[in-house]
Amino acid sequence: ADTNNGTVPTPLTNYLDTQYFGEISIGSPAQMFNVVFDTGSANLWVPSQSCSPFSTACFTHNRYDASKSRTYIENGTGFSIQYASGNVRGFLSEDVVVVGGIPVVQVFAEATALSAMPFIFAKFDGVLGMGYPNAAIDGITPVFDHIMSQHVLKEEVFSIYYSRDPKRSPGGELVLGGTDPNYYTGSFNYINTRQTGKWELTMKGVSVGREMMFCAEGCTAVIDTGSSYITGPASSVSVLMKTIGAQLDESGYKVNCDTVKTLPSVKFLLGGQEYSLTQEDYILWQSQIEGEVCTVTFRGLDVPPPTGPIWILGANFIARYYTEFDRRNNRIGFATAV
Ligand SMILES: COCCCC[C@@](O)(c1ccccc1-c1ccccc1)[C@@H]1CCCN(C(=O)[C@H]2C[C@@H](N)[C@@H](O)C2)C1
Repeated sequence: ADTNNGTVPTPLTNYLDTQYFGEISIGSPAQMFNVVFDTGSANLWVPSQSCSPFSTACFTHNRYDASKSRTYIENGTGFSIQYASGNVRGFLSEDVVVVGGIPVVQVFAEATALSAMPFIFAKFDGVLGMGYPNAAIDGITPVFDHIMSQHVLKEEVFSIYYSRDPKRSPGGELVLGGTDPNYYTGSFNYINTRQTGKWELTMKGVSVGREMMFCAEGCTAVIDTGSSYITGPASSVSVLMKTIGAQLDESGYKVNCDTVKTLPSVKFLLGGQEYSLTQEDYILWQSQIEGEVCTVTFRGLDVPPPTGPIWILGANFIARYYTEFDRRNNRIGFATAV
């Protein structure tokens, strides 16, 4: 592929509009892995060849084999990371990691234990954190920071496109060092991050239809490429769901599919602009055995203070608004995705 400003775009796979991931390599010769590029975390981990045979989630994914890499550097420090649901334990290793055609010598974690939930459902192997260094466990320098220090990027930014339609190819795209005009229209609107060190913004309100219902006093919005959905404080989301007539069942909020066209838009007020999601942006239509099921891609999640209360804007938001993450100016840019 042609290299513009020293990098090649990384095509992403879109699995059912809920999991987006792309390929990287680790080791020499290259061992390939599918990873989620996750702005909500800052470490790289992949399953390890030495994972326990009882860890099903480990065994059903590609595993890194240090003994097969001539550039492997031993470390061995313990590692564990806890997600909103699911946890990963293992140890640190170092090797050549290639992302978007750029090689870096990277400390990463070999996962020897992956919680079955939710990783048995993962169509990807691991996670590549695109967050800031101070969010990195064990003080490990993140991949993008190593890339920036090589001064090969035209700009110290990375951009993410997530397709909305699983059948559309590519399912998405990561660009290191710039943006891809093929996937957005119009100009970018930039908002400074709240405090350098996290990909989060101050949000000024959440409106349903024309009425501002939440966050009128201001709140935090995390722009998280590693989240499938939008999450908000459980109380706010439950009021929002009641407003649109959604019922909560064991796998999330559902609406009756033939009411979908009457649902109101939900608008997020960021940096003086309203970012609107229409019902087609926030409803996931799935044809299942019992017929059409319409899932609302909002979840309640209470994050305790001081971090919370927060709203997390994930893949369904990014699919509508092409997102540029700017490390040089500590800001996030949104443009209308095409
Ligand atoms: C857009 O593609 C998203 C990938 C799917 C994310 C996810 O839906 C998932 C689904 C199935 C199997 C594993 C995982 C998954 C689990 C952990 C890490 C990465 C992916 C996560 C489910 C649990 C809540 N959640 C997060 O906390 C995420 C929030 C994020 N910041 C991460 O750190 C963890 C999202």
